Amino acid sequence: MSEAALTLEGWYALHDFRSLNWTAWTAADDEERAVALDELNAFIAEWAGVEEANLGSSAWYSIVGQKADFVMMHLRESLEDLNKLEAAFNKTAFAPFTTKAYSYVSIVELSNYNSGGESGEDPMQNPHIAARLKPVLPKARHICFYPMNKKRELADNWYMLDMAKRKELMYSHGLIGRGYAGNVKQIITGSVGFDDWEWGVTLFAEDALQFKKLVYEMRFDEVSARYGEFGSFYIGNLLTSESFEEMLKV
Ligand code: VOV
Repeated sequence: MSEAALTLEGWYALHDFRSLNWTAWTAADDEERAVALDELNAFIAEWAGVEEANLGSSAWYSIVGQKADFVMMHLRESLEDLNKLEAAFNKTAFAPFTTKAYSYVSIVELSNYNSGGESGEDPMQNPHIAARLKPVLPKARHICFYPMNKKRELADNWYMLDMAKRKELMYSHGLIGRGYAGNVKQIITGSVGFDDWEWGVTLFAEDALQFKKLVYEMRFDEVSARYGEFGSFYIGNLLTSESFEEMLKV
């Protein structure tokens, strides 16, 4: 059996994609719409306190295209916390104007491909590692999310490669990624046992074109070219209460 990579886990993640029920929204009267937006804004206002207390982080983005209208991405200490957040949104007067489009459950993950990990120290005492496992979502102008697997086919089975080979391949992957430092921030979340794919990839950037450049360049790298399998891509724009209200103005 090949040696499993050691992983470190941080906050649990929920990507909660919703669509707007425009028929219901435009049929509602001004009063109903105002109450719905007030309750939505109160729900969103809670996020800042959670972030200040270092108990999690949230961000929301509109989604371009027809797969969803917006996504709320939440990082929290536990699956129970994520469940409570989902329920809290569902209880707002805004929720009946939305439908569920897609969701993804995972946990922020770092693996030991690029580090020794043998020092015996508690990795959470390393501020650099702690900040990567419990990151404040960057509120960049754009988000890109997609789930992915590493292939398990007879000729190309990631899970049957020995550790040294996987380390070598991941080193090359990391080198490409580092070329985008300052332009794209990645948060890799593991979802084996949690959701339908093995990882969620969430990218943040001020310039959406950098997503295309990075993902395209990685397609030529062996880890992605030979072993990567990808789900649907979601791309969007940072929301604020003001920009969301503007989008909903009828
Ligand atoms: C923004 C750039 C960027 C950078 C710097 C970067 C670097 C790194 C490093 C150093 C490591 C390994 C250690 C760790 O940190 O876990 C990883 C790990 C991982 N990556 Fe990555 N990745 C990036 C970006 C990046 C992208 C765009 C993708 C999607 C691939 C594509 O083709 O669309 C991706 C995927 C992953 C995955 C699924 C893992 C876990 C693999 C596993 O088998 O465990 N990643 N990644």
